[in-house]
Amino acid sequence: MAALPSVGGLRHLNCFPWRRNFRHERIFNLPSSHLSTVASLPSSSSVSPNEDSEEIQFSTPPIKTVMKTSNGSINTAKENIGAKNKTDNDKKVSYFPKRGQTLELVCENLAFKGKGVCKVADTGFVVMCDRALPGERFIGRVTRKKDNYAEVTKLKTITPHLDYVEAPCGYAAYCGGCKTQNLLYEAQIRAKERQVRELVVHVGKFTDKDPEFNSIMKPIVPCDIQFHYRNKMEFSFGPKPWLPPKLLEEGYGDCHSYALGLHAPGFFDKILNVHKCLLQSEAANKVLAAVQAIWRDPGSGLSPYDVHSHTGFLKHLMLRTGRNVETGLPELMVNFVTSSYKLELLNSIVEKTVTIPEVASIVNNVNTSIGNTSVGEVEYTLYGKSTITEVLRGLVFQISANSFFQTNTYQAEVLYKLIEDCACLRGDGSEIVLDLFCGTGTIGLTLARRVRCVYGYEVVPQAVSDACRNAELNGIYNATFIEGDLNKIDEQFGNDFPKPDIVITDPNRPGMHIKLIRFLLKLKAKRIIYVSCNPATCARDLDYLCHGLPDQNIRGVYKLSSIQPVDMFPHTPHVECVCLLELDD
Ligand SMILES: C[S@@+](CC[C@H](N)C(=O)[O-])C[C@H]1O[C@@H](n2cnc3c(N)ncnc32)[C@H](O)[C@@H]1O
Repeated sequence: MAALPSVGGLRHLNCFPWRRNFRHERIFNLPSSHLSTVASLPSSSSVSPNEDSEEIQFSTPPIKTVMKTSNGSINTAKENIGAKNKTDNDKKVSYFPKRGQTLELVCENLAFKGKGVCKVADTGFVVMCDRALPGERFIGRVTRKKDNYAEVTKLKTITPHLDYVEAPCGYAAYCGGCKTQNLLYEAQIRAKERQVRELVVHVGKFTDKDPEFNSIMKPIVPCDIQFHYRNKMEFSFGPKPWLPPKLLEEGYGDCHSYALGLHAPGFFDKILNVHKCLLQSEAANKVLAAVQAIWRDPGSGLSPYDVHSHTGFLKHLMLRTGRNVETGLPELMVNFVTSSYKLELLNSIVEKTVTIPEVASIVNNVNTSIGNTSVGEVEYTLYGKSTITEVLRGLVFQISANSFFQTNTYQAEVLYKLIEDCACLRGDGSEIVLDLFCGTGTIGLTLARRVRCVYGYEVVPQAVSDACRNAELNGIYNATFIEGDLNKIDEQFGNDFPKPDIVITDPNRPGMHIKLIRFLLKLKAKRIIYVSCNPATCARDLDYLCHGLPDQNIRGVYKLSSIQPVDMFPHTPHVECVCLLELDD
């Protein structure tokens, strides 16, 4: 095992030859034709730390739409549009609902960020609505106009969606985390599977008319555990609790003066007070409740950080749940992110927290910047260990406060088994594996004992050192982890490792940079296993790897052998995919 290169105990990003001469290139846009991608703001929900930026709208048959006119009467859409005898495309161009206009709509499907996709009758015009669910008929008001679609806010449900269930969590209707808790789980995964399929066809440009397509596109793997599956949650502190206007109008003021909880969907500065989250472990809920009970005590001297005035002390409470390797019981890391180092202020809250038996580590990340991230410039261990452990596919991993680790450990076992199946190892230990975007090295390390060697690339220095430590902890000595930015590779990239038999690539939401795609097309490894948390950018990259970039005279050299959607995050819009690409020779 080795980390390359190490300079005076620190690895410097710019000491890599392949990072020289970097020119910023625009990361590609998705096609905007038949199935168009529309930009959206990054989510500020604390539940999804890697939230990014794509939403997809689907082209599905038009539905009957009724619009309310300014005098309050309801007319059919056709009358208002007056575009009966134009072609579909002309109609789309000529029709645009007005801001404030009300529409009667039926939700047809869920888009990438869980927004309901609807179409205005006869026009094909796409309207997106947060928290509208497939089959639901509702009245929506146009709130935002984008280039080629509009957003509406749901005013009233006329008939509920087809698979309505009571949401077990009282916060589900408002919090940014679980958007689909009141959709039957089977319907949630059906919608995710359909979403992946449509993206692969429309963005990836693979034809579903091909009889082979159905064997390539595998049915989604559901998650057997639909609650308490998250091993990491980040709650934010704020000066004022947020409640949706509807509840405020109904007189539901929050009796608390400060807020500790999750962000209102789309807002970095509005925090919904949360005392319990059904996605995290019971032990983590004990800690949350304990902190909620004590931190507002006027005698404690604690104050929440205000993102506008940049005053106050407590920024975030991050809770990570791992497993004690000896006992198999949960062990917890509590991470207080603060704006300054004032240990004495944390004393009372730490004293209370350590009484919870599962707590194995309490750390303090001090982040003095005005930004709202949870990674501190300095980290102090206030109690117990500085890391917690977790077991994945028989290996032990040490997790520090800021390292990436798959957030659903249970389903990560399933995911990694699927990756291993795709690797189709010969069994003679001869393969060379390149693990791109390797995080703490988990994928490569779970394969390492059965291959010749693993090379992992990762941009976060702490994740690289965790990967090295994890290799050592598990007695693995054929894995090399290299720190570097895969968006900034140059012609030298590839000189530091032998030609791999298998490339595993697991980028975060923006997908792979075009430079990396070009590199992979030149490298021509036998297999690429593309693991993705964003089916839109994944479909785009599959298109490039299989069909090439004709405008740049680059030929695609892979054939798509399988796409396996996996539900890692029930009740959220997220869907993971494991795709196998084989060299097409
Ligand atoms: C989805 S995670 C996958 C981690 C790992 N494969 C796993 O399963 O635990 C993506 C990883 O890519 C890293 N990353 C993001 N952008 C990167 C870049 N430009 N170059 C290298 N690594 C990057 C992130 O820090 C993160 O660890």
